[in-house]
Amino acid sequence: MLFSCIPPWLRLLSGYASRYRLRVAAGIGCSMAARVCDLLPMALVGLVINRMTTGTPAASEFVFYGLAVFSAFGGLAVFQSTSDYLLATIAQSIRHDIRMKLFAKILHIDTEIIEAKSKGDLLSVVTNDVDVLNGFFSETIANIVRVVISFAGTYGYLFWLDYRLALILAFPLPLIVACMRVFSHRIHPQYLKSRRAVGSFAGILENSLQGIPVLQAYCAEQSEMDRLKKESALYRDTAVDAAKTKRNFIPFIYAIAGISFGLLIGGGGWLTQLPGGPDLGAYTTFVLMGMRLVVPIFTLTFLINQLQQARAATLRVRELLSITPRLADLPDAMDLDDLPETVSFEKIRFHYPDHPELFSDISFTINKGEFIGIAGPTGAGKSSLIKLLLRFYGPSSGRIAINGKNLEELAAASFRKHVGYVSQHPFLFHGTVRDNLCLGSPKATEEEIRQAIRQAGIEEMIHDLPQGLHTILGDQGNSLSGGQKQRLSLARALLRDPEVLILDEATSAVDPLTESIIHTNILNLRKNRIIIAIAHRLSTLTACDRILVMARGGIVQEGPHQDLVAEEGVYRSLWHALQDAPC
Ligand SMILES: Nc1ncnc2c1ncn2[C@@H]1O[C@H](COP(=O)(O)OP(=O)(O)OP(=O)(O)O)[C@@H](O)[C@H]1O
Repeated sequence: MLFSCIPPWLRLLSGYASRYRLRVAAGIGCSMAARVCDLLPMALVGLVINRMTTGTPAASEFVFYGLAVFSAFGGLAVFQSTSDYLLATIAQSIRHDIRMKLFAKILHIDTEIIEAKSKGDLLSVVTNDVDVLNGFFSETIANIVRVVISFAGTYGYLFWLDYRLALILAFPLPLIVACMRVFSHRIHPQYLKSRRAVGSFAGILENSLQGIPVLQAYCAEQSEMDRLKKESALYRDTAVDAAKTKRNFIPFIYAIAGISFGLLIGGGGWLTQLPGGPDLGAYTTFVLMGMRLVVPIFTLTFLINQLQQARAATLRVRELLSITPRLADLPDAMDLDDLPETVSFEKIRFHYPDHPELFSDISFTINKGEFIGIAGPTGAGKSSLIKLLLRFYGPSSGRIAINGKNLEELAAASFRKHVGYVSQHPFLFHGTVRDNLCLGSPKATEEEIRQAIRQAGIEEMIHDLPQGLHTILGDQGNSLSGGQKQRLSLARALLRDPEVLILDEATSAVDPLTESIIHTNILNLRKNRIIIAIAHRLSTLTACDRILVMARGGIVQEGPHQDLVAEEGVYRSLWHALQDAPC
């Protein structure tokens, strides 16, 4: 019942905190104890004044009060530091947990969704928004405890001390509650907008950083600056709007606190003069503690700010976590028990989201031992066909079957572990050459690594690197040439010793001599494997058993190179265009 009253964003955060509930309870407990120790000296001041105005206290009583105040400060030091430490370490652990959960989610989201999202925005959720949540756990919780305990503790004690003065002090409080509601209502959408603006800015920044050489080459630095300036200004403006809302709220708080305190000093002082009114000690304690009561009221502005920022950040985290991958494994997904022997596309239709149909009816089968080429003009859909096979995207109708089993009913990893894939734009990770090679084969032996390097023709290249296999490649392997990157990616695929080898323009940036050596090596591997190679340089496909020729809409021709060259059609046109092309 109580749980259902908690807003969903707080429920999500409390779910993460529940793993550390004992430490959270200890942190909050210490914070409460610290607040008690903080307030104790002021209560003691009232007692001392009363003792002095009503008699002649002995020296030992002053020693007692002195020691009590000292102990209260000692307690404050111990409890406050313990509470800060506990809450800060819990916040770090929760930040780590949320980050890992987000990253795991991103790693398993459909390629289709990832390709449509801004990488910088994703990055900003995993870093900036999660950092805001770290602040929530390390500071906001402690502040809430501080405000609640200071307020409830102080007011409770004051009420017990003299209810008349307490009522005077509390008179304007309902106004504060009303103000808080208005403030919180106004500032939430501004913070949400501001968090989104951070994400959008990060998206453009990430994109610009990757394209700096292109920007420089095209002298487009200024236009890029303008684009970034626009996004940064949007972020600035939303943050300024939030600051304005806060500025408008603060005078109200000051006014209400002023009314409260003025009433206490004036009205309370007058009451103290009346017969049977509060004594001087109580009045002094009220004045001192009343100041302390005002502090939490001011802290409220800051607190609502923090809460609304955390709320906006949690909404973005929740948005990302709630993405349901369309192509995720079914709950009863089967494993592909046998090695892949046949790959069939059966009446496949496909379109990218919000795009016209790319394939209307594609059917073909590839058997073990076959080396299949895919050719066709740019944009015909060759790479898209492979993306379907790797289940990065799903067909709109028809089915892809591996050994007769529907790919969508299989656990994706049970098929992918048999695949070696060299994509059209090879991607290398920050790390050593060896790390990159062993990405899909962490248990590869030195001999296996050497063999893959040999087959991909990169022995000399690795030999020339300063630390050989242990040379660190920068971001995306930028220290290598395009052809070197391609061959390294090929070696990575070959190292898996895959039953299905997919080469999407895998050697397009390699010189013809090296390319022909690599292709001879690959041809020697065809036994017991399915090899699919996409190429524009048709000379690399001449040894294929069959070539599927694609044009927009589907497969328009199919057969070995000699037959395709002999017949009228797309393939012959492409072949002749290549032969006639000026060298
Ligand atoms: N993620 C995507 N979203 C929308 N459309 C896409 C996406 N990826 C590719 N396309 C479009 O699908 C069509 C086929 O692209 P694909 O990359 O499969 O062609 P291709 O035959 O491999 O081309 P190339 O020979 O130039 O590599 C193109 O018109 C392309 O613009």
